[in-house]
Amino acid sequence: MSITIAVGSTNPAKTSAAKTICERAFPGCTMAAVEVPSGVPEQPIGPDQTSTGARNRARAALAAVPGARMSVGFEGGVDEEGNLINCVAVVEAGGRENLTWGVRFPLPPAVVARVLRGEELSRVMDEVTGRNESKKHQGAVGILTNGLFTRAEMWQGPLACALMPFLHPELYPAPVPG
Ligand SMILES: O=P(O)(O)OP(=O)(O)OP(=O)(O)OC[C@H]1O[C@@H](n2cnc3c(O)ncnc32)[C@H](O)[C@@H]1O
Repeated sequence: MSITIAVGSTNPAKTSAAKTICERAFPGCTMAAVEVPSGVPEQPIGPDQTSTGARNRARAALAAVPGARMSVGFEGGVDEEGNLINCVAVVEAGGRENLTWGVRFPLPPAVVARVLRGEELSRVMDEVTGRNESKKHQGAVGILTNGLFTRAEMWQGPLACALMPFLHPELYPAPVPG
């Protein structure tokens, strides 16, 4: 039976990663991308806001897509040390949730200074590199690696790892509900 998997974003750097991994993990699945609130600032600062955003997006996407069996939330943030951090949440209709982290790398100091003063990372990256909406394309990771590793590729690893308990429920006993 084909399952529906909701994704809490329409950003192509996220939806393409979700499609690539989920279609391999659950052949024949249907993907549904929906814009949902993250419940955290547009530019999350620190791991708590970043993981909360990922979890909120996954929960909201599951609720927004009728019949969805599972959902995915991706959230990027900047930590106080000036690293870009990336969190993935997967939520199952039964209530089981899992959270994983993607790559964490230092952003250029001049970019960090502006973000920690309140600017949004993607706007600063676009301005500094003369691009438009880079967060939907290469992302900071793609720009800073000269395309060796794009934002869509970057999300694939942590999403695959976030699926581990759902692919191996016999090895990951579910928490007792409530
Ligand atoms: O459409 P949505 O799903 O909201 O995608 P987003 O890229 O705007 O949202 P995120 O929650 O993933 O990231 C929060 C902010 O962090 C910034 N950001 C995160 N990762 C980035 C990256 O790789 N490149 C550029 N900006 C990034 C960007 O400013 C985002 O608005």
